[in-house]
Amino acid sequence: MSVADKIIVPLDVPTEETAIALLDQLPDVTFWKVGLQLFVATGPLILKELKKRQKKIFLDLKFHDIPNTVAGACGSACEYGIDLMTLHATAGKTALKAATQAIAKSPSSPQLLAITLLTSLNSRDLAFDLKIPLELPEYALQMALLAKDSGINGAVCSPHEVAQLRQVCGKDFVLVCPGVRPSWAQTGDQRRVMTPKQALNAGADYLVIGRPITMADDPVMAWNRIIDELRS
Ligand SMILES: O=C(O)c1cc(=O)[nH]c(=O)n1[C@@H]1O[C@H](COP(=O)(O)O)[C@@H](O)[C@H]1O
Repeated sequence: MSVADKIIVPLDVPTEETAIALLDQLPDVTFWKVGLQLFVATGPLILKELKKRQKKIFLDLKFHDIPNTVAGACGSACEYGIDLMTLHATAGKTALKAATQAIAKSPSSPQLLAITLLTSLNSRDLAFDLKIPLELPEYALQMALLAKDSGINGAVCSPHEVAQLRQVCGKDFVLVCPGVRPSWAQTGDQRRVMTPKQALNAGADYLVIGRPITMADDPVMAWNRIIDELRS
């Protein structure tokens, strides 16, 4: 797999037109993510467009509900012929297993990823706001293990935890890292960040890099700069 194929670019934009403009502008991107903002706005239309262009699709709706609802949502999402999808590990073991079973029943089988701890949260948030009495790396690891034991294919974690998750969960567990920022980009609301090169070296299978590319004055130049830095 080339380095470019390991970068997933989120279409975090408000309308189908803006999304299509980005697809036209960045033909070298092979893997796109559709998240809550665009899916709520366009529904499956944007997924059809991506299929038409033979792109890989990460449908990131981060399901978090009771087992019956999560399983139903996963089953419905399979109809779109997507490659990756997300749910929260904190939905619990029964919901994670129900999701796995729903996917197994469907003719197309996307890989399911569990969110361990959002990359916008830091240790302080975990301890003081969420009242979780574990160190952050330990908490992320426990969420990944819960997902793995429930039959989930992989996890979303920050680059800070990816080396440990790789070591404990093994080479076949798919690890996807958002919270990735080139040294020249702003971090925005991300709290646990590393550069693309650091994140891949630490063991990530895929990186999710959004605003440093999509909100750049020149998205093509930003994309090329990231690829060059990764190849150098
Ligand atoms: O599931 C995700 O993709 C995700 C999980 C997470 O913990 N943090 C996180 O930022 N994301 C998503 O990754 C993308 C990051 O975008 P940028 O911060 O613009 O690079 C957004 O679409 C987020 O919804």
